[in-house]
Amino acid sequence: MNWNLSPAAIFAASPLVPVMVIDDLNQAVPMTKALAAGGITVYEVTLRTPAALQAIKAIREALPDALVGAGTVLNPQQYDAAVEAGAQFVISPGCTSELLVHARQNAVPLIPGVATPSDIMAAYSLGYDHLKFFPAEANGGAPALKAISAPLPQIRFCPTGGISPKNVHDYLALSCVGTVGGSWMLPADALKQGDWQRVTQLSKEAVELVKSLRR
Ligand SMILES: O=C(O)C(=O)C[C@H](O)[C@H](O)COP(=O)(O)O
Repeated sequence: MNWNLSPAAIFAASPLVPVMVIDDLNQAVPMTKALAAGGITVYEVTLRTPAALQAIKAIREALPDALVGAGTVLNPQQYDAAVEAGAQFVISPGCTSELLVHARQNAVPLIPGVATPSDIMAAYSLGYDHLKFFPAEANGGAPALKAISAPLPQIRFCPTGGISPKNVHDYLALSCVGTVGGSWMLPADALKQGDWQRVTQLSKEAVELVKSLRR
């Protein structure tokens, strides 16, 4: 890999990565600032909405110190578009060989999604050792990740999908978990109302909780 940033550095930068779905471009910067005010420093903007690429660009411009990634990247074309928009890392829900091969040849790191030992083996054989375990809870949660990772102790994971303050401790108790992803600090009703204070408060609580569990 000849990446300009290591996935290890991304995992180390924050024990928590908020998963952002931005419907309204005007919300991109206030939403990120609300997360930042709660102590969050790394962001995943999912390419699930038409506003996502412009949102990444706007966030990079408004918060130059933020580490901003693109999520829900499904193919090389979306990888390139995300990088063009300013994404500093890329996350995918799965691990097609097309995407794995493409990202290896480029400068921006990819954290591919895996759900099975075969996925992990496919990604690892191409040099990927920082992976997203997705969808974490639906795949059996922390017990499943513990079992899956046992024969592959060199891999670090970012479990995502169904993680909340209720179960995050189960994941952070595992040595294979480097960071966790989730959207619980961005509840739909708060976003609808533009209630940024609530987002900041939930972010603060999330950061405190995750840091206390990582100690
Ligand atoms: O679209 C992607 O590539 C994703 O990353 C999916 C997200 O990881 C989950 O949607 C977040 O899960 P929740 O925290 O349960 O909301």
